[in-house]
Amino acid sequence: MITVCGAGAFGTALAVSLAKIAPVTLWARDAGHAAEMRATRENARRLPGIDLPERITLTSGPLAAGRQPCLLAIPMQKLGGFLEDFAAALDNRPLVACCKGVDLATGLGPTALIAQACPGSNAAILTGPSFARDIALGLPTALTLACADEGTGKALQSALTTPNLRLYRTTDTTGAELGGALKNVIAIACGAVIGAGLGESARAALMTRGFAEMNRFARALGAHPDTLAGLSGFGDLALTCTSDQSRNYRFGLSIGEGTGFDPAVTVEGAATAHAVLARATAMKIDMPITHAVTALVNGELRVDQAMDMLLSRPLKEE
Ligand SMILES: NC(=O)C1=CN([C@@H]2O[C@H](COP(=O)(O)OP(=O)(O)OC[C@H]3O[C@@H](n4cnc5c(N)ncnc54)[C@H](OP(=O)(O)O)[C@@H]3O)[C@@H](O)[C@H]2O)C=CC1
Ligand SMILES: O=C(CO)COP(=O)(O)O
Repeated sequence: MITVCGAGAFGTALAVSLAKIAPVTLWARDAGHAAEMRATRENARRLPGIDLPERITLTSGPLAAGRQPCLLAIPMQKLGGFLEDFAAALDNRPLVACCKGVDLATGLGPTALIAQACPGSNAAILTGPSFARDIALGLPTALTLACADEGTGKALQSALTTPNLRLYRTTDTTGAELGGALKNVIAIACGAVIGAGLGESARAALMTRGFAEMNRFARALGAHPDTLAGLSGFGDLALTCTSDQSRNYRFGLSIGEGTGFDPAVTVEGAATAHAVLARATAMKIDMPITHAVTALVNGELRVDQAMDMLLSRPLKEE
């Protein structure tokens, strides 16, 4: 039995794919939402049009303790509160974060937050290029499963691989989670330049220099460069910066176009940009694109001004 906490688009998609290999419990925070999904066998609020197999049990309320893996598909800025509320039931089992970002309140990534709240658990992260709908439709997907404890990582890799979800393994949790967090910031920048009509060449420049910036920050925090070059870094950057299925990219588009954006949509890159910039400033790491994105999100700069700021920096070696 695998438990997935968080009945958003991603948690639901993972539950649908995992149900091909094991019984799954999908936990929603709202009892009404769980009841609705139980009755209709569909998550109409977050992932409409996808049938929920009978092998998925829909629950809400208290979580049962246990030894089986639990996936946490909770938005990054809500993960700390969720862990506080449910630490007793979650501790002492493998916990797999399925979120992308850096916690604004603490500056920590998902596995560090888990380790703090549930010290008896082996924290892992599942991340990489995948849109929830693709996974739920059974389309081929490859992700990174990172766990500092190699034995737990191997067990999770084999327990969570499904016919359409191929997992690669690493012990570099820092690299895996920073790749997923930082690519969202760059995706906002890419959406903004496309929305403002600044062209595909500008997007390619941002993706490339964004990747350099991701590497600079992640390596300073101890990540392995190979991890950043893999699915959770380069792979997810390529997907998120080029597809309007991405909410971060669409948020950037709305900034560039000067149109509104629904604040209820999960956009992890905005808070992450602020958290990363604070850490980078303290550590004297140069993060010009992240800096520009925070200024855009705060409404302090327009896209053309942000681009001028990036283009007029002192010339340097690549
Ligand atoms: N969607 C995608 O394609 C992918 C998403 N991800 C990552 O997955 C994570 C979740 O995103 P996604 O599922 O898409 O987001 P959604 O916006 O679809 O859903 C968010 C879910 O989190 C729940 N939630 C919100 N606040 C809390 C809380 N305080 N406690 C418990 N549950 C809460 C929401 O509940 P409610 O409905 O009641 O508000 C909802 O079920 C993000 O970090 C994202 O980056 C990763 C890869 C792909
Ligand atoms: O992380 C994702 C794809 O890998 C989903 O991206 P968004 O959160 O921008 O929709």
